[in-house]
Amino acid sequence: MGFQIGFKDIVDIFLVAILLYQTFKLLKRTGAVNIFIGILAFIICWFLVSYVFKMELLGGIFDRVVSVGAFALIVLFQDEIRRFFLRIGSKRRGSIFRIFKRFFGNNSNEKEKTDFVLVQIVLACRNLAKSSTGGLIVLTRENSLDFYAHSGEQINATINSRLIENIFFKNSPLHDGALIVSDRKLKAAACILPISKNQSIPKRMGLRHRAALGITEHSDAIAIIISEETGHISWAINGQLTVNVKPEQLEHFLSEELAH
Ligand SMILES: Nc1ncnc2c1ncn2[C@@H]1O[C@H](COP(=O)(O)OP(=O)(O)OP(=O)(O)O)[C@@H](O)[C@H]1O
Repeated sequence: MGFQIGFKDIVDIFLVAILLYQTFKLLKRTGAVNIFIGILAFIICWFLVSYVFKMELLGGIFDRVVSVGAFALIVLFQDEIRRFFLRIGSKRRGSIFRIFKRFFGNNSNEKEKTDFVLVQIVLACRNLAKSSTGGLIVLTRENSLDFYAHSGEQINATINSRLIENIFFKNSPLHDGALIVSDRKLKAAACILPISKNQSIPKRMGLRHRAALGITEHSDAIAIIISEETGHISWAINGQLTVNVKPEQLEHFLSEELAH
């Protein structure tokens, strides 16, 4: 029995390779990559046992396992699947309107407003870092963070550096948890974020950094962390952490990422 490989099969293999690579990348970010490698190893064993060596007894057991595999995968990857659908489902409506506005709206006015907001946020971060006051600020982009905002106290206030510093002041009732910024407003404080399970985060980093990473794994938001322990400013985006940045670097990064 010989194999015949045509153009369609090559495209097929190519698409599967891309799919596997993207899945691997996604799982690597969330720390579930070892499970993925385990599943791949199992599939290779199953293929060898059932189709190459044709071992009937062991092959029969493996076949049974594979037949319930879809359910097992749903259980194993429930967090990742939930995150995937949440991310798709929480895309804000009106994106086309926003793109239209970006091209035809009053851009300089919009830019001025965004710049003002960024300056206030960076100023607050600078002052919090100076006084080693812990803080966690999440900036909403396309994905709605309403679900997380509702876990905290609703503020809906105009952004102002003093107000941000006040929120994170140690004796303030709102200092624990994250501050969520959305539509150029301080939307909610003391919000509870999902904690990242990424195992490559240094052990010295605690829940504040893990919560920042967690929200950026679940959404396209940007999280800024001010460490109470070191006074360092860090940012997280797409499940990646950049630590100990200067306020000027933060301002540059934010204005690049939130340009529109
Ligand atoms: N799930 C969560 N969502 C939002 N904020 C959280 C969450 N869990 C913990 N935090 C915040 O993190 C604080 C605890 O920070 P912890 O010392 O564990 O973190 P850290 O990363 O080591 O930060 P630091 O360098 O500031 O000490 C809590 O007081 C709370 O404000």
